[in-house]
Amino acid sequence: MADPASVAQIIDGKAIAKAIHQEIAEEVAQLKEQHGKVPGLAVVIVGERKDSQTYVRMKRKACAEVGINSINVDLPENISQEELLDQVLELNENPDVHGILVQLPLPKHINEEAILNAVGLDKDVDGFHPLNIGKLCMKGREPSSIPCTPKGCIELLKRSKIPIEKKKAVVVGRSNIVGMPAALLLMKNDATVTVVHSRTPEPQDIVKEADIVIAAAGQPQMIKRDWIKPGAAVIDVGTNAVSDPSKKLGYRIVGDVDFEEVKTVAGWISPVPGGVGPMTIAMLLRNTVDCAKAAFASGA
Ligand SMILES: Nc1nc(=O)c2c([nH]1)NC[C@@H]1CN(c3ccc(C(=O)N[C@@H](CCC(=O)O)C(=O)O)cc3)C=[N+]21
Repeated sequence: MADPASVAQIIDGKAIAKAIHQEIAEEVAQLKEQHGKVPGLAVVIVGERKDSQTYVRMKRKACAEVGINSINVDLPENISQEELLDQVLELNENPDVHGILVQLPLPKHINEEAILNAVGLDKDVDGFHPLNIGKLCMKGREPSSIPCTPKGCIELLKRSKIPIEKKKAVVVGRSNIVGMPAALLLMKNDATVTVVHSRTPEPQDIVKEADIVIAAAGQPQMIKRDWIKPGAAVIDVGTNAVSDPSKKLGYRIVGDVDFEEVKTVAGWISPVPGGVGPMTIAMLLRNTVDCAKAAFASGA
């Protein structure tokens, strides 16, 4: 039985991300010395969604902090599919651009799949190109980039010295950008993986077996104390805005995990904010530097 007074170790994603930023800044400085140039990341945003603008601002600021050249491409909401495609193709050809991030979601009239398909494989720092996702699914194949959020989850586990090999992992959610790749990465790291989702009967019974839980369902605070095996590691990917009149903005961000409840039973838990979110950005910088290194090595 769990000690009712026990409290999980908090996984400080903000501090871990900061340490990674430091490592990356050193690598960028080295690259500059060796090659006379720095990695470049094109951050493309279409339209004026407030949340997207906030995330994009954070990404561009993080680039600046570590010495990555951020190429800002701000496009109007009413841009045509063809014009956006041309912009991406132009960035593919630009030798100063080593990574291209097209902020999602795109406006409804744009075919998202066609745009993600157009991002050059070698510059796909989001890891969203179908060929990179295909390689992620296959043994013995290496995608040029791995999606940032699930990669950040694995990095949180590894840097917290939480063992993955031979453990039972349960992923809650099956999205293309988090749940599915998170399950594949856990499997690659020799966990035994189960995915539960909105059509799974009694998901709590399955989650309760897990040594590692990755919560990526997009449901505010759905994972409660009695879902969690005592001592389990819980990584919360949720970023749900819930109304809170006491806040300046009228809302606050909560995860998919009921933090206050679950921290009394889990062994480790990542908070929201301050957990996976900052790691997503750190992994974007990581992928950008890795793409630039590959480009520099090939003589570009
Ligand atoms: N092409 C593409 N790539 C993405 O990686 C991508 C995207 N589109 N669209 C939207 C989602 C969302 N996302 C987040 C990044 C950082 C935080 C983050 O740092 N959050 C802070 C809190 C920020 C706040 O206070 O609002 C934290 O959790 O501590 C959250 C969410 C990247 N996404």
